[in-house]
Amino acid sequence: MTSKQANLEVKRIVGIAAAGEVEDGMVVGLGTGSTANYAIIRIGERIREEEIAVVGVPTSYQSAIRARAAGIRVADLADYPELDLTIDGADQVDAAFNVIKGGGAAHTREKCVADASTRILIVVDGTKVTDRLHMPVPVEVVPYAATGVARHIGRLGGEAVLREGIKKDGPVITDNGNFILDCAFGTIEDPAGLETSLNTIPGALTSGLFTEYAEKMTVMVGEDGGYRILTR
Ligand SMILES: O=C[C@H](O)[C@H](O)[C@H](O)COP(=O)(O)O
Repeated sequence: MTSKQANLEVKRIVGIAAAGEVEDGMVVGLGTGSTANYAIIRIGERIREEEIAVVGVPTSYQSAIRARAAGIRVADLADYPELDLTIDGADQVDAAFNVIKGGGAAHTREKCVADASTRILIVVDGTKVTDRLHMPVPVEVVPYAATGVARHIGRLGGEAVLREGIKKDGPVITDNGNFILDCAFGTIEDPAGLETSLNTIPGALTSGLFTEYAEKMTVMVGEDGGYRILTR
């Protein structure tokens, strides 16, 4: 097995475990990415096997497509402004449960859904757990303001790089029609303060820093053929 296959297997195991937390009658936020996808598939299987009623609120076109394919009834956040549970992946999680998301450019809708949820299950492999956040923070920006936002990021001590596509020439366009700036700050000493600063930049829609949800968050870390619950 290659290391990539092994990593996907860890994501599969923890994604399936998270889907086990879904109960009959729940409205569930469906995160985006390779780990959340495994949870979506398993929720669909449970709906068929156990005849439970579950409504899914997707966080992206990807999770909406996956959810429909899995047989999950899909609804909008506008239909269900309060959710019982959200299952989502992350790119980095620190010891205080501050999180960086948006590796797949989905963090704006993910943050809206996380905010609306009573509980959040974050599902990650062990490589994403760190003492201090240090990876670049994705910031979704209105295209008109991208240059100005990048200058603000510089004043905050960061370096912003416009994310460009792998299978598309030019900038990545989010599900909301915007650009992504990946903003490197080195080790982030004050995640909550940085999130607040990023929130005040004109034209910056949402940063991938999630610092306000630790109280309602459970972090499941896949490893060694199983998973563990991270403690703060
Ligand atoms: O924008 C994408 C999301 O925040 C993902 O949940 C995050 O990037 C983790 O993705 P994956 O589970 O594929 O590693």
